[in-house]
Amino acid sequence: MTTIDPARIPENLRPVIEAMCATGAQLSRVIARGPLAGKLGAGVGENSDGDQQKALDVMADEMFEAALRGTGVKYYASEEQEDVLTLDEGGTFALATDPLDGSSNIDVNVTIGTIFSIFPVADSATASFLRPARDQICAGYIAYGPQTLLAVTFGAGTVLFVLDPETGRFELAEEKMDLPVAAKEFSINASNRRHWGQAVLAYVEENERGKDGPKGKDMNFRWVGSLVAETHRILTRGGTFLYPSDSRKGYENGRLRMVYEVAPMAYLVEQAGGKATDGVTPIMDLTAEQLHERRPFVFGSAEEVDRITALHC
Ligand SMILES: O=P(O)(O)OC[C@H]1O[C@](O)(COP(=O)(O)O)[C@@H](O)[C@@H]1O
Ligand SMILES: [Mg+2]
Ligand SMILES: [Mg+2]
Repeated sequence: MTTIDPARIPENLRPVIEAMCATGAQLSRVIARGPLAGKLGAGVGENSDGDQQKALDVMADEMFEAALRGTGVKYYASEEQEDVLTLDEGGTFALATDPLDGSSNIDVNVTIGTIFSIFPVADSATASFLRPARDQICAGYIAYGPQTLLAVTFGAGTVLFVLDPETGRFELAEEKMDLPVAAKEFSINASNRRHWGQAVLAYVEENERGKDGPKGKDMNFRWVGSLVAETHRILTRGGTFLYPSDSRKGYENGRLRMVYEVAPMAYLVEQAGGKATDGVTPIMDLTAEQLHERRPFVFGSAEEVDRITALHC
């Protein structure tokens, strides 16, 4: 039995996407059991970036790595592993993943997710990932929330599937997601306000002034702390997300990782009609120089992202 309709997946990627979906469905069952499945949010170590690893981060990474063996993935890069792993010598794909995004929300029953990005293999492991984001041939996220969802693109729009818990299959929910051009909401971790640069501060102040400011309309504010949840909300009803660079040590390039957080979300957003930049330059035109590097990330409704770019220039 397959967990997703193979007819909706390009033929060469079917085993890879099937492995991602089957593992996502399995992980969704573990997450739904919460404390009954063990101490999923307990700290168990540190990843290469110095972030604390939770038990579920490590479990998710091990599950995806094991499931992707024999599916055509030659190189596997993960937030939870310092170096690229070779899974299948004869494979033709390089897959990068944030196996568990939003780890701070594990213990509080708020949406978390898995993000992935696929490139065709290049001459070496690093060359397969350190290349323009536009070289991606697939990107997706699985959101583990009230519903388990898969949003995926193969370069012809962003398609949404929902997991039917009764059958364990991902069923089509939306053929082509359409990110609204205008926004009524924005998202940024406001506790970092004193560290922001001028452009970001100006944008947030415009939003705060609402109807009485240059925008002429009120803007609502949201911050979940899970990139997957935030992206899904914005893809569904519009909005903007900013994790900019700021003056804190270690945040010169923001917080989010280019290869397995920023690039795949940018691809999904563009394919749904939205925009994604580092504040100025489209993410899809940028090339990662290191596997775990961070990038400032701004994305969402086209009108708003354009306004943020104008404030940066
Ligand atoms: O805690 P902050 O600074 O608000 O950062 C929140 C961001 O960090 C992340 O949790 C990072 O992801 P991980 O949980 O995979 O490390 C994003 O999902 C989220 O957007
Ligand atoms: Mg993450
Ligand atoms: Mg993570």
